[in-house]
Amino acid sequence: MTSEVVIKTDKLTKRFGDFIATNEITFEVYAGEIFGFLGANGAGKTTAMKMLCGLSKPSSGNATIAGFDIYKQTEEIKKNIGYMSQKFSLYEDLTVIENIQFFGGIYGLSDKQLKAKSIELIETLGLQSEAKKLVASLPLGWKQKLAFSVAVIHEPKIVFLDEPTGGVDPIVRRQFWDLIYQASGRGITIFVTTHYMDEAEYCNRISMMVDGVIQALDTPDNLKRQFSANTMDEVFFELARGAKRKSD
Ligand SMILES: Nc1ncnc2c1ncn2[C@@H]1O[C@H](COP(=O)(O)OP(=O)(O)OP(=O)(O)O)[C@@H](O)[C@H]1O
Repeated sequence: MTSEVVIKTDKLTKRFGDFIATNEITFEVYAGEIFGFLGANGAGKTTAMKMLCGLSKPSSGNATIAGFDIYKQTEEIKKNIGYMSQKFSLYEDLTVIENIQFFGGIYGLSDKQLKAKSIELIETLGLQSEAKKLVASLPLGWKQKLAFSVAVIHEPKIVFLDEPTGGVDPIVRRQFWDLIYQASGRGITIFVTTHYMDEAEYCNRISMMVDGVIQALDTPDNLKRQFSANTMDEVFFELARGAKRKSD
């Protein structure tokens, strides 16, 4: 992790009519940092992430991603980020290798780079005997690891992960986090939302959002101290119990 700021927001706000989904959020994220973006259901995490990825225009406030302005430079932002979500990641009806080549192509890799990366990635993940199988046939944990590897195939400055490990057990999640640590070690910044508090413990810093507002932002240890809690679960409960919003 370095002191280079790669995400900077200033009072970033998104309104839907009279409803304020994300309310004046201000924070900075550093290069190579693993930044956990936590909050109860409906807190406004996905809304904020969409703005940061250049997919949705803010109502007010400012932000830069890898130094690019989220109002005026969305194309540059898209070239410098990777994105993975629980809802959309891979094509189930394509094989492992076809997915790697498809997304590598979208992310702008040349044919030569694609060939080298495909071999490297399949080897690193130990997917040699699955390379020509349909992604639909893989266990969920493998799909998630593959989806993450594909999201960073172009070595972006930042990767956004929206609940990347939903539905798998803590051991499989831990294996996924090994990949996150490796990427962070290469200087890729990780911006991750999760509902799992074991994962929150793995982050360098965490922001906790409640009803559209960032209520706390610090390292897991400092947050536990601040809330006199033994676990991140307790911190989360303390903050989220006042939440008024419910899940959709
Ligand atoms: N297009 C939209 N129009 C109106 N309201 C919206 C829209 N998108 C999101 N919202 C509302 O904004 C609030 C924040 O939603 P968001 O999906 O950002 O929450 P979240 O923190 O990602 O929640 P979850 O953990 O359940 O995914 C919710 O109350 C949601 O209903």
